[in-house]
Amino acid sequence: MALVLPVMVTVLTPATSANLGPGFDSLGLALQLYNRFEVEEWGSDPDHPKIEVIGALGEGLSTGPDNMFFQSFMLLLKRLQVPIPSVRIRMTINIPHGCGLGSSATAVVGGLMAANEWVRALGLAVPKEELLEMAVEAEAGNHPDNVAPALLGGLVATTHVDGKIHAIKTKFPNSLRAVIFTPSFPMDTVAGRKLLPANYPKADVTFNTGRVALLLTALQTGRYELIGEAMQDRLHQPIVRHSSLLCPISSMLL
Ligand SMILES: Nc1ncnc2c1ncn2[C@@H]1O[C@H](COP(=O)(O)OP(=O)(O)OP(=O)(O)O)[C@@H](O)[C@H]1O
Ligand SMILES: N[C@@H](CCO)C(=O)O
Repeated sequence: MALVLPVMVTVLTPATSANLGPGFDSLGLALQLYNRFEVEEWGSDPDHPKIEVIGALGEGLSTGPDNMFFQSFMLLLKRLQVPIPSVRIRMTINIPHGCGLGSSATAVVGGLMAANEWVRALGLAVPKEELLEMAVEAEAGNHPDNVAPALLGGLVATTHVDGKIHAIKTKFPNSLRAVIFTPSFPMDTVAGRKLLPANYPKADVTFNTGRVALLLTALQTGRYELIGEAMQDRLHQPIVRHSSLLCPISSMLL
């Protein structure tokens, strides 16, 4: 029996909120808002995919070969030494980019997932742990707290241990809803990181470690009245709050 590669793969990847509360670089939550990526065989030039963007929120995203979804799609195929097919990609964009909702993570994870489904019939599909390692490499900054929940869904705790990424999905109560305030202008997260100090006072570190513990425990035990306090942070939110460069209205929200 001949193995047939799929004619079309569709992937939905969720928006994510990283740096959740006190969980700087470590806690991320998937949201029920999705970008949709469809890939199908088309044309005869593997180096130049036809990329269509649907939705006003996708304005400004590249439709050239440097498109992040396409780059991630190729990344896995190249690693598996599978020939790159000539494709058409349709991206339906429902998540604003550059606004802290993990738009690039949807493209990175979407591309890897689509490629993984593309090769599944060949018996070459790789486990999610491997996709996660590749997604973190592909996502600027090398932090897993957007790509891990984009890949696994739900609330995900992440960290590096001896160079290996650990990402554990934990239960998030169905009864809680996220309300997102996102600016109508882009925020530069790379510029924001440069404002962070190299060292922190011990009191700020223990403030955060205590609140990470409180947040996770409050979610697991139903002590929702503690969540407001447990979401407080001293490692990055105070910098955002005081930086008009990042978000002039954030001081009203945090
Ligand atoms: N949905 C998408 N599809 C393809 N490429 C994308 C998408 N979203 C972002 N990118 C690309 O990812 C890179 C980083 O974009 P950007 O800074 O807007 O990231 P972001 O993930 O939206 O930001 P944030 O970290 O604030 O959520 C840019 O090259 C951008 O074109
Ligand atoms: N923790 C990451 C989230 C974005 O991937 C950061 O602050 O850069």
